[in-house]
Amino acid sequence: MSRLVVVSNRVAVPGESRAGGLAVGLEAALRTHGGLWFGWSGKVVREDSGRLHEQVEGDVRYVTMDLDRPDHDAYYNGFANRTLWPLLHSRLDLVDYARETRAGYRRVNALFADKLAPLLRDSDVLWIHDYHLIPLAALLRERGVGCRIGFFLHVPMPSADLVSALPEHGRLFGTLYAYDLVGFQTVRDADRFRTYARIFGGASIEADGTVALPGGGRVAVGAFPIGIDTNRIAEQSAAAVGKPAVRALRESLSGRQLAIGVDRLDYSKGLPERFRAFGRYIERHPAERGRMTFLQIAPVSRGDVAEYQHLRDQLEGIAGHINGTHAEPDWTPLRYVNRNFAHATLTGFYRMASVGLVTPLRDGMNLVAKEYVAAQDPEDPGALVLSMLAGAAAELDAALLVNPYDLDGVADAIARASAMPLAERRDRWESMMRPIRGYDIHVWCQRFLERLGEVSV
Ligand SMILES: O=P(O)(O)OC[C@H]1O[C@H](O[C@H]2O[C@H](CO)[C@@H](O)[C@H](O)[C@H]2O)[C@H](O)[C@@H](O)[C@@H]1O
Ligand SMILES: O=c1ccn([C@@H]2O[C@H](COP(=O)(O)OP(=O)(O)O)[C@@H](O)[C@H]2O)c(=O)[nH]1
Repeated sequence: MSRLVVVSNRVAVPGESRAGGLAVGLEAALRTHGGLWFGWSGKVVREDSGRLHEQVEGDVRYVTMDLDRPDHDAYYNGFANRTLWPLLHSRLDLVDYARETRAGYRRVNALFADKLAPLLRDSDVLWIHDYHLIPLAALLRERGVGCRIGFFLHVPMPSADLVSALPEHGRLFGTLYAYDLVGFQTVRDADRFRTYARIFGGASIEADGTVALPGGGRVAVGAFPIGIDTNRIAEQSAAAVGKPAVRALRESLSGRQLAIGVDRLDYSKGLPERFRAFGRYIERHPAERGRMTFLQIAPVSRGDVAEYQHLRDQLEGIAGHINGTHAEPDWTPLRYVNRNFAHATLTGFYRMASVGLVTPLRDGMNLVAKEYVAAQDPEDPGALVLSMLAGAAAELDAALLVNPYDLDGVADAIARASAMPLAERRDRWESMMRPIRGYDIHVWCQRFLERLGEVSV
């Protein structure tokens, strides 16, 4: 059997817990498969990017690479998170383009290729992840790497018109044609990529969706919605009831209902809109006043990037305003916590919450939506309010789907979720659990790798 080599910017090395769906998902996939996981070490060093660290646990070998400050600033804080991230989340207003950071992104991708190429064998199957590493396959091919290479984009693929706003977009997005298989979260993302390849790459699309390029190259394309470790989350959440943090939260509620949101502090997650919608819920449903507490967990993310600092300031203002306007001496409507929690604790929080609030403005998938559902008590499940603009909405259409920009609509969905009869909650929960059980993280991994194995190279 071929060895699996996974490459991603973020690596969940043993002992490190960091929020982010990619790391959570790949950790589960590699635990079952074994293989090599290569990526950034998470360390920014004084000088000389490229020092490698190695660690082995079970069947997984982790090789990670340090980056120095200029490389990290240009590649991660710069081009990846100030240019590509907003572009791919349809926030052209936030795109900051600079030739310097673009050069840094390419330089760091070339460094990944230099360090990784010697570790590879022709019999390996290589799986590269996300927008940080789009050109990596092309750079590895230049270094003589001949194994099968697949790519998975965890974030949305926007329309060709939007992508074309990026200067010299073809030089970057054209490197996707160096992969044998390119995977997306949803059918619509995959279709948008095909349209892009048709318009800007002169490609034709074959009956099975493969992109055929004028020069003779072919790229298989598919939708592989990422899943969660469903059984593990269900077990963890049932066991979490006795955890001190979970018990303390329950006691602090004094019998009130809990609504929960869990997101990295990121502008794509629609947190200002969600906070305002919760304020609107209190105003539009006065009879419910004081019956629900909303807990928003939002660990700080990409804190060196200006837009993220601004968001943090903005949220502090809105949270203060909502509590200042609506709180009572014995009720704080909104609890806003900037801490990262261990997965096992989070699942206990999810299970306690009768309402899950997942309202991103744009999201590749959103694993929290699936985790919230999987963590529920099947006898008395909570209700999920879910943005129709999250990738997860394609599978979880039995959630209360909302447009996150429609604050009154979100407010009314919160009221409906909190009053939903048990029979309806059970029906909706069963419907949502079908794809969550049937297409879990193991199936996701298996389907992608099967497809990559079938592609003729
Ligand atoms: O690595 P960070 O900069 O700290 O950010 C965390 C991750 O955020 C993004 O996650 C995406 O992947 C999830 C799993 O497929 C998906 O559910 C979510 O919608 C995406 O936003 C990012 O794409 C990852 O690369 C980051 O590691
Ligand atoms: O305090 C926290 C907050 C989030 N997460 C995890 O981070 C992931 C977030 O993934 P999602 O796909 O929802 O969004 P992303 O952050 O990747 O954009 C989920 O598995 C969460 O359980 C966590 O472990 N601790």
